[in-house]
Parts: sequence; structure tokens; C-alpha cells
Amino acid sequence: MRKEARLARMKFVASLETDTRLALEAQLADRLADLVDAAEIIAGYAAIGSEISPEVCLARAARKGRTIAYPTFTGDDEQFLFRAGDPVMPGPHQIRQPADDAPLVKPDLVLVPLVACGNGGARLGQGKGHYDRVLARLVDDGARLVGIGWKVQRLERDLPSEPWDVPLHAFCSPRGIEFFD
Ligand SMILES: Nc1nc2c(c(=O)[nH]1)N(C=O)[C@@H](CNc1ccc(C(=O)N[C@@H](CCC(=O)O)C(=O)O)cc1)CN2
Ligand SMILES: Nc1ncnc2c1ncn2[C@@H]1O[C@H](COP(=O)(O)OP(=O)(O)OP(=O)(O)O)[C@@H](O)[C@H]1O
Repeated sequence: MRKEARLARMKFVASLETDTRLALEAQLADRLADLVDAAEIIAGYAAIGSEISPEVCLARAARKGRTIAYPTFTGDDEQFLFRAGDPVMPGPHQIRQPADDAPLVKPDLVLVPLVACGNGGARLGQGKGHYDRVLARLVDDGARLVGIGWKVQRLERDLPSEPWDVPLHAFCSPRGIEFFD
């Protein structure tokens, strides 16, 4: 399922002109504006491959005085921490991350990357459980989890769920936001 969903995402992105892709990412930022306004510390990610980039959204949030954070890995640790600041260093999987001494923060809004989103906010990720390890505690502390992706990543079906999976509160694409709670 992961393989199929990655392929569908890749095909969709390959069909886009660069300008269209950027316009869609700006639309994504529009769709997320209310949630961003209500948040203080927003976690995003440095996009790779065919992932939708939250960069426009994060740049607007920063201009409005919000703190922006990114997943940061240290050494061989499988558990990442959110650090505030620009993603200036290469981390694992060619993903940029803030410097090792950037401040640790606890986001109240997490823009979550995903391969696919199923009914009820079920999330299919990269398959390493990296987000599963950190999201549960943030939710307990009141954070909102918003999966972001292209519309094709929203699969209108039930995905198999594992005990450690943490459901998303919402899924947002350039076409709109869907709340599950
Ligand atoms: N942009 C981004 N950052 C992220 C994640 C993510 O999904 N996307 N993560 C989510 O947990 C964590 C990193 N975990 C990852 C685990 C595995 C792979 C991985 O297997 N990548 C494939 C390429 C897949 C693709 O192009 O989509 C590879 O390296 O072959 C990537 C990230 C934290 N940061
Ligand atoms: N809280 C956790 N602590 C330790 N290991 C975990 C935890 N959550 C998940 N894992 C491990 O991670 C593996 C992958 O989980 P899963 O397929 O759900 O990842 P994913 O959500 O698709 O990926 P990712 O979060 O990296 O994007 C599982 O085999 C599981 O053993």
C-alpha cells in the first residue's frame, strides 16, 4: 500500500508544472491559515521528493511571529526532537534540520508529512515509526495534528491500524481541510 501510494504521489507531482506546484503550496498555506493563527509553536518539515512542502505556510507563520520547529535527529537515535529555527543542517535521509544547539520546543500544531491518509485520520508514513514515537505525548499535552499532502494522498478507505498509530485530527490539501474530530 505504501509503495502504491508513493507511486501515485510521484505521478501526480510529475504531472505538475513548477509554477502550479508552488501555487498549490500557497493554497495549502491559505487552507491552514486559521490553525496557524491559533497556534504558537508550529512544527513542519523540510520536504523531500514528492512531498508537499509546508514552506510557504511556515514562512507566513514566522512573519506573524510564530515559532517554527523541525524534527531533528541526533546520532543514531530513532527518536527525533523538535528544535526551533531554520533547517540549516543535513540530517538522516537527506532531510535538512536545525542545528544541534537550536532550542528544543513543544509544538502545539504539528504539520505531519505522510504517504497517505485514510478514513478517521489514519496515517501511513515512511514506515519507520518516527512520528508515532513523538506524536502520542504531544497529543496528550493538547497539540493538534494536521496531516498535509496532495489531494490524491487522501484514500477514501479504512487503513489497517497498529496499536502505536496516532490518528490525525485533520487532513489538509490545497483543495481544503477535513477534520476528523
Ligand atoms: N520531510 C520529511 N521529514 C521527516 C519525515 C518525513 O516523512 N518527511 N519523517 C517521517 O517519519 C521523519 C524522518 N523519517 C524518515 C524515515 C524514512 C524515510 C525514507 O525511507 N525515505 C525514502 C525516500 C522516500 C520518499 O522519497 O518519499 C528513502 O530514503 O529511500 C524518510 C524519512 C522525520 N522527518
Ligand atoms: N512508539 C514507538 N516506539 C517504538 N517503536 C515504534 C513506536 N511506534 C512505532 N514503532 C515501530 O515503528 C515501525 C513502523 O511503524 P509504522 O509502519 O506505523 O510507521 P509510519 O507511521 O508509517 O512511519 P513514520 O512515522 O516513520 O512516517 C513499527 O514496526 C513499530 O515497531
